[in-house]
Amino acid sequence: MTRIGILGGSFNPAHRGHRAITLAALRALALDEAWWLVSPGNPLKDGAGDMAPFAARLGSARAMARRAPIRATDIECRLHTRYTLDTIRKLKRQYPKQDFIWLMGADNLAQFHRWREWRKIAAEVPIAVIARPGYDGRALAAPAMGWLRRFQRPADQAKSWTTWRLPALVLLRFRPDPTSATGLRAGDPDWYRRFAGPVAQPRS
Ligand SMILES: Nc1ncnc2c1ncn2[C@@H]1O[C@H](COP(=O)(O)OP(=O)(O)OP(=O)(O)O)[C@@H](O)[C@H]1O
Ligand SMILES: O=C(O)c1ccc[n+]([C@@H]2O[C@H](COP(=O)([O-])O)[C@@H](O)[C@H]2O)c1
Repeated sequence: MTRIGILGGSFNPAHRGHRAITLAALRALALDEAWWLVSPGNPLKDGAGDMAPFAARLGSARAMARRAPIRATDIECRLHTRYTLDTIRKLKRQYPKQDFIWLMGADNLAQFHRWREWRKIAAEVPIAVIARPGYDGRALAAPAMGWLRRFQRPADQAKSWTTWRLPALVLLRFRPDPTSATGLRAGDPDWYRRFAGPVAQPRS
């Protein structure tokens, strides 16, 4: 079985924080590869005015993943999924020889209770939450943690994730990286113009 970490995101744009946490997670979880799932549209960010075109976000992710065991993908476009539960279920069916673990930053955990059928997501794959400057307190106090806490596994056993009974959650702490796409957009609102190349567009 191949061990795959999945980082779903808007990647609006991809940045060195994504790369840093993914490289650290590859080591901490003994992953063979990480897949970045560039979202066709985060269901909670519908209508966000500053969401760049999909092709530019995927292009930025491919550039940021270069020369690392990270694959920046348009899988959710090809699977026609937007909700994470649907994506994970289809991925597991389509790739039966892969073990998947879902990666997310602490800011995503703080919102996790708003994701569709989030408890079922936790029943499908183990979840690794990565500390993020400014969000760790909120994440630990997150509504979803009220339920997930009882399924928490020690970080020093993180490499054993393929053997865990689900649900399972592990909190990982790497060198903190303060980079955010929000900060980058504020400094360079036209960033997506640099990625106007011929990258696949999502099918609707
Ligand atoms: N610096 C970071 N430290 C830890 N996790 C991060 C960091 N940057 C992004 N992530 C995580 O990567 C995933 C995808 O993030 P996303 O593409 O939304 O970037 P972002 O910087 O959070 O964007 P935005 O500022 O627009 O919300 C999420 O799980 C997010 O928590
Ligand atoms: O499934 C859901 O209801 C859901 C709600 C909000 C976010 N997500 C997923 O969370 C991941 C992170 O999104 P983002 O925009 O915070 O980078 C991305 O894969 C989204 O599809 C999923």
